[in-house]
Amino acid sequence: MVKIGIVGGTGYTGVELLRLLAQHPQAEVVLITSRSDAGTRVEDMYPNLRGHYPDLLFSEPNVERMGQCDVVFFATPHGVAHSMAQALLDTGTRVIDLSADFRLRDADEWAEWYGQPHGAPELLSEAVYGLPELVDHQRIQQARLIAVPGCYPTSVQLGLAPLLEAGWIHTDGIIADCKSGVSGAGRTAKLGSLLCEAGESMKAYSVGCHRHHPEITQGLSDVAGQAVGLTFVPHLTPMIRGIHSTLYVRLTADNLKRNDVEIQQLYTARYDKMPCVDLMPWGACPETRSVRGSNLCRIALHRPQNSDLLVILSVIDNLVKGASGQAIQNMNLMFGFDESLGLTAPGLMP
Ligand SMILES: NC(=O)C1=CN([C@@H]2O[C@H](COP(=O)(O)OP(=O)(O)OC[C@H]3O[C@@H](n4cnc5c(N)ncnc54)[C@H](OP(=O)(O)O)[C@@H]3O)[C@@H](O)[C@H]2O)C=CC1
Ligand SMILES: CC(=O)N[C@@H](CCC(=O)OP(=O)(O)O)C(=O)O
Repeated sequence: MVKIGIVGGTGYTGVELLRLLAQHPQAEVVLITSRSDAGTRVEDMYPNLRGHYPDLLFSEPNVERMGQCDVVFFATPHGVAHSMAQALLDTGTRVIDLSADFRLRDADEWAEWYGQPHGAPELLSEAVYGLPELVDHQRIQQARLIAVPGCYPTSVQLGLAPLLEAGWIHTDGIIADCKSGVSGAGRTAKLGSLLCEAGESMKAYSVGCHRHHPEITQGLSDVAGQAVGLTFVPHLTPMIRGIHSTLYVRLTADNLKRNDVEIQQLYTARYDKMPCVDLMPWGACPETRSVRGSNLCRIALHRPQNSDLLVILSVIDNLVKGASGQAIQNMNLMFGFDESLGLTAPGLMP
């Protein structure tokens, strides 16, 4: 059994880790932290977990105790993993960070987007970006420190990677029009997350200046082998979970002759035997509710009016494939298990 610690257990990604790990045959959660709820029983705070963690209480973060775990997940705000990761790695404990602390390779770029100096630049060179469908599994297996991708970056990169890798589309003028549920904003009380503010309404936010922009372009440029030009517009929608990304790209002149079957085949081959990507039939419209609670990214391809424009639809559950499920997928690879062990439950319909 893998002995697991979780820092930041009272947030939405923390409780989602607990929900998923409760069904994992090789996982034992031995420690979970919260400063404000230290001493509270996990099952008292989250009744959905009753019977699964009878002896687990939230405790104050303590690096010495965390260092007795095989792996520690950070489900904390940005900057927290910076302050504890090195000490944990020194004890031999591996770290899987759900925050953005180690996602950008450049410490100055991170400081610019996150508004604070990078707290552990010396660890950046060894951090592995944990998007298992696009990263060499051997790198994840050997990693001591995993940076779990953000939710929007997961859906956008998985939707675009095959076409960019193949070089079939223009690398500039890419548009990612993305919609998120409100749980993406976390559990901490915020005016914009109130039912009366977010319900029965939809709005764009951080247009052209969202902190996921550099993360997405870093990943897309890696797969394209050159810089990409991206317009990314996130929207808040009145649902609890889910991300729906509508991606617009243009075929290059050399590839205009490609037909629907060839383009679909490109994706089929790229995601062959990848259990956490589900490619739907050409022209389908995936629904966020179909991946609710599951670790799947569901993708479908369209070519309206048979022009040079392709539309790719990519949906995930922000808390699962966009955070905690993907974190466990990485843990599975790190500890030599099947990558989807404990993660095969289908989505919740309706
Ligand atoms: N929500 C989502 O859809 C996604 C979130 N993420 C990222 O995952 C991380 C967690 O997100 P989410 O669960 O929504 O966050 P929440 O705000 O809901 O929860 C944060 C947790 O971190 C703990 N915490 C806060 N400050 C500290 C600190 N200084 N030291 C130790 N623990 C601390 C809190 O407990 P306490 O203060 O009691 O210690 C709480 O348990 C964030 O970085 C987020 O950006 C990534 C992808 C998707
Ligand atoms: C709806 C909403 O507010 N979503 C969050 C993104 C989700 C998130 O937590 O971002 P990280 O993965 O980088 O941590 C936002 O736009 O800031």
